[in-house]
Amino acid sequence: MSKNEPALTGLVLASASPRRLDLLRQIGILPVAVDAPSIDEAVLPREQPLAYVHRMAQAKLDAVAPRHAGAFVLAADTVVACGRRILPKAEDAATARDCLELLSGRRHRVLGGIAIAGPDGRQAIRVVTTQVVFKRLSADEIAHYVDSGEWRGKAGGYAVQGFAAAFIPSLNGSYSNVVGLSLSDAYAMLTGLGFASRER
Ligand SMILES: Cc1cn([C@H]2C[C@H](O)[C@@H](COP(=O)(O)OP(=O)(O)OP(=O)(O)O)O2)c(=O)[nH]c1=O
Repeated sequence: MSKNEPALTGLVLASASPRRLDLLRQIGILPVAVDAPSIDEAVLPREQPLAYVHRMAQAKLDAVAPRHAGAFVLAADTVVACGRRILPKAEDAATARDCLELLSGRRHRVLGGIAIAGPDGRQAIRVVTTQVVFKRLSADEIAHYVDSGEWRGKAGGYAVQGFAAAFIPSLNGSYSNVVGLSLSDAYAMLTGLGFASRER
């Protein structure tokens, strides 16, 4: 929305991610509140990435929606998956390094779960997949990237919106999904629940 300031809306963002707030703002949606969920994010034994991200998005919505009757509530979860393996959210340098070594020279998937509740109690949920290719990383490139700290709090130990873009020769699917929320999917789901006409 370049011409107008974002409109205040009746949307509650059930996520602590500043990326998701920025992404929504990009399409003119300014949530009236941010209410971050606190849930157990442990992966169940033998749980597949798609099932996990679906379960997380629903669990985040279930944790927050009851506190905001009459509002739209949007929850999301992002994971990086390599084969059947779910990579951790990097909170320390060793984890970030392990992720980058695994992703180097390979294709992986970023799965984004989106769960939305409408004011009338209807809900929508979907999982969006983006394929991402990493070039082969040298030891120097990995060391430099780990030093940058850009991986902190990011699924899979990288942020496509930062320097890691230099490592990604191709990406197939939604770019905003990799950053944390597929805007085309979130928009379609919100409008499907009746959001756009009244709230924007
Ligand atoms: C792969 C990738 C992930 N990420 C971020 C998006 C998410 O914020 C984060 C994945 O963690 P999530 O658990 O999806 O979200 P969160 O912990 O930030 O917030 P909340 O649980 O409250 O909803 O990784 C990027 O910013 N860039 C990327 O390229």
